[in-house]
Amino acid sequence: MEVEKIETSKIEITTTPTETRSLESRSVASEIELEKGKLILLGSEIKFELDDLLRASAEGLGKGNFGNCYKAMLVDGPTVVVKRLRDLKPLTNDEFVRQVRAIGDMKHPNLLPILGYCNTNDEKLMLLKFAPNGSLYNRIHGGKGRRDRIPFRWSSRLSVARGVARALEHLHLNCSSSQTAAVVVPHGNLKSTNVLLDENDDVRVSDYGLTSLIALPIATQRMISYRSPEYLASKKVSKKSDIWSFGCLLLELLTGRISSHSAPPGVTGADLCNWVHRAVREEWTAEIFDTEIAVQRSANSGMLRLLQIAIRCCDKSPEKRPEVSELLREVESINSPVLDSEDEEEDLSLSMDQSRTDDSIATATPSR
Ligand SMILES: Nc1ncnc2c1ncn2[C@@H]1O[C@H](COP(=O)(O)OP(=O)(O)OP(=O)(O)O)[C@@H](O)[C@H]1O
Repeated sequence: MEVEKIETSKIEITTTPTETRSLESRSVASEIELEKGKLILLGSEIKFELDDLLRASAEGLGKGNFGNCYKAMLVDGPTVVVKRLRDLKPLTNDEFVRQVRAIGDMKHPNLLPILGYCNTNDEKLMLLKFAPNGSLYNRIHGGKGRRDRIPFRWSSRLSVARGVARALEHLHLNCSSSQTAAVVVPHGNLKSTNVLLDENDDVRVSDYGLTSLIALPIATQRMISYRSPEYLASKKVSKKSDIWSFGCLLLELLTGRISSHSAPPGVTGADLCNWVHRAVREEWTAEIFDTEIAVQRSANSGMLRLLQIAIRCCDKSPEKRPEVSELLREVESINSPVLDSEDEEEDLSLSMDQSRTDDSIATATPSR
């Protein structure tokens, strides 16, 4: 089937076959060549033309495992993210389009929407909504020990855990009925840099469904699910591998420590599953929690409950991990306490505490 024949409410902009256009950059020298390019916008949420995107100034957001991300600021238009994909499976153009559309159909308030895509022989791009409040990774670890850090309180962490669990439930319940049915692990790369926060600090999980696009040898090297105990032991992944990734994410959220599974290049992380198991075994559980939330005493029982859920998710044996719906029910049943004044006072003094530097967090190998 030809790309052009797919029936949809789309805006399709095609350059002439000989035309070569580039996405200009003011701050980061990055150029994306779009030869014979087609930009296809999905849905009606945003409307702009290829020329608008080409004129936008681009800023590099980071070098991911599967390509670079650029923030493109359109003149008099929205800010969007362009994700340049590489190391894809050898898909035909039609297969690529079908897979991207299937991923785009997975709509949910806690999933980052795919706004469109560009599919040429030379370039495969995904156009994503920009999340202005950055990633969960930055929210947990950024500016630790600095005076201007805004404390990341328990109620906000709990609402992130809920948002991610809702997104995961949606992916797990819907992936089998979509074109991505062949995908055994619906997210595959759940980690704190792929949990984004929108302008209201609501969770927007990104990079879901990429296992349907990325070549398997690359996926096994770079995706979180392929670091799960079952993959290491038997080279098998499943939906339960996402549950394990979610457990690791919860441990990062609770401990405030960088997980080795999701540490960006050049940053040392810790094996949080092992560390937390040891802490529980040796009964120093109180030391597990990030000091920024541990001071919120009225929330301690909720933290312990979330910790128990995280530990079950990280069980070495996939069968012992909860199903996603059970998991969501449990996370949602944890009450968010009203912050009392004692907590607030302690939080304030904690935010002024200079003892925890960025360096100590960057090398966050738990030691005891
Ligand atoms: N839509 C977005 N809005 C805001 N920031 C984003 C958006 N998409 C990605 N980012 C940020 O850009 C950076 C690069 O993202 P990218 O997804 O390419 O790599 P990654 O998440 O670090 O690793 P991986 O490729 O394994 O997902 C990350 O810090 C990510 O949080």
